[in-house]
Amino acid sequence: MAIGVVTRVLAGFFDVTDGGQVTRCRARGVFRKRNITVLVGDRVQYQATGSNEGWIEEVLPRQSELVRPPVANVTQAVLVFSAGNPEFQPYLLDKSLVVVSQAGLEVLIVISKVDLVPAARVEEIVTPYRVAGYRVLLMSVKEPTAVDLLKGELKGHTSVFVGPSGVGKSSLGNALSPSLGLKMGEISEKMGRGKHTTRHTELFFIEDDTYVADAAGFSQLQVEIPSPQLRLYFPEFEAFSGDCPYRGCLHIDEGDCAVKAAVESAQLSPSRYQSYQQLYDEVRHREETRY
Ligand SMILES: Nc1nc2c(ncn2[C@@H]2O[C@H](COP(=O)(O)OP(=O)(O)OP(=O)(O)O)[C@@H](O)[C@H]2O)c(=O)[nH]1
Ligand SMILES: [Zn+2]
Repeated sequence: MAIGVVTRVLAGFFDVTDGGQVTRCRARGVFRKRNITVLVGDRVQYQATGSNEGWIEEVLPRQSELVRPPVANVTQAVLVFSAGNPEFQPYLLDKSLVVVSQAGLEVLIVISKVDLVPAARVEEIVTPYRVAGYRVLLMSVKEPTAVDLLKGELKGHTSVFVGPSGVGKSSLGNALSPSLGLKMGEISEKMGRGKHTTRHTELFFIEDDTYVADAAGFSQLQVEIPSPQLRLYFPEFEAFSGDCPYRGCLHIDEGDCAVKAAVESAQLSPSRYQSYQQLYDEVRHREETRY
C-alpha cells in the first residue's frame, strides 16, 4: 500500500500524487458511511489497481483543516504583496497576517516587484516586518535567484499563496511550476471579469513533501479574534507593553501607554500601529452590533 497526497478532487475521483506521479482514485464507500470527506491536501493510503488508477483505502489523520479554501494539512501561508504597481497595501497585509496566525499557520511574507521602487522605499516597507520577527523575501522578475530562496522556504510545507490581484502571484507560480502559474492566471482573469465562479482548489506538486495551493478569497476572511486579544497578534508590541501602567492595556485609549509612546518616538512602526487601531475598531464595531 502506498501513501500519497490528494491534489485534486473531481466528481467521484481523486487525484493522488506520490513523488510527482498522479494516480486517479476512487474512494471506498466506507468514507461516506463514516462521514469522512476527502479533501485536497489529505494524506491517504491508496492501492493502485492499474496504470494510473486506484482506490483510496484510508485517510490519514489531518494536522489542520482550512475552511476557505477547503484544504487539509496546510502548514504555511505565503503572503504576496507588491512594493509598487499596485502600491503596497500595509493594512491588507497586516490583516492577513492576523488571519493566518490565528489559523495557526507559519507565515512567509513576499514583497514582489521590488524593481519598481527605490531601494530606500523597499527598506521602509520591509523593516517593520523584520523587526516584528516575520520572515520576508524580496522578489523581482529581474532577480531570478530569489525564486530559489522561495523554493527553499517552501520545502517540506504545504503552502497557500495569498495576495491581492496584480502583485505577481501568477508570475511567481509560473517560476515554481508552469501549471501552477497557469491556474493562478486563470483564476484572476475570471475574478477580473467580476464573475463568481465556483472553482476547485488544487494542490500543486513542487517537489517531494512540498505543495502549493492558491487561495483566492482568503483575504476576505474576517478576523475572528476578540478585540482584547488582537494586540497579541502584533508581536513587536510586546517589547514595550510591559511598561504600560495598566496591566491588560489595549494600547488604544489608555494614558501613558508605552506602546503609543514607542510609536510616537518611531521605535515602533506607525503604519503597523495604525493597522492595529483600524482592526481593533472593526472588531469592536462587530462586537457591539452583534446583539
Ligand atoms: N516590474 C515587475 N513586474 C512584475 C513582476 N512580477 C510580475 N510583474 C508583472 O505584473 C503584472 C501582474 O502579474 P501577475 O503575475 O499576473 O500577477 P497576479 O498576482 O497573478 O495578478 P492577478 O492575475 O490579477 O491575480 C504582469 O504584467 C507581470 O508581468 C516583477 O517582479 N517586477
Ligand atoms: Zn499600552
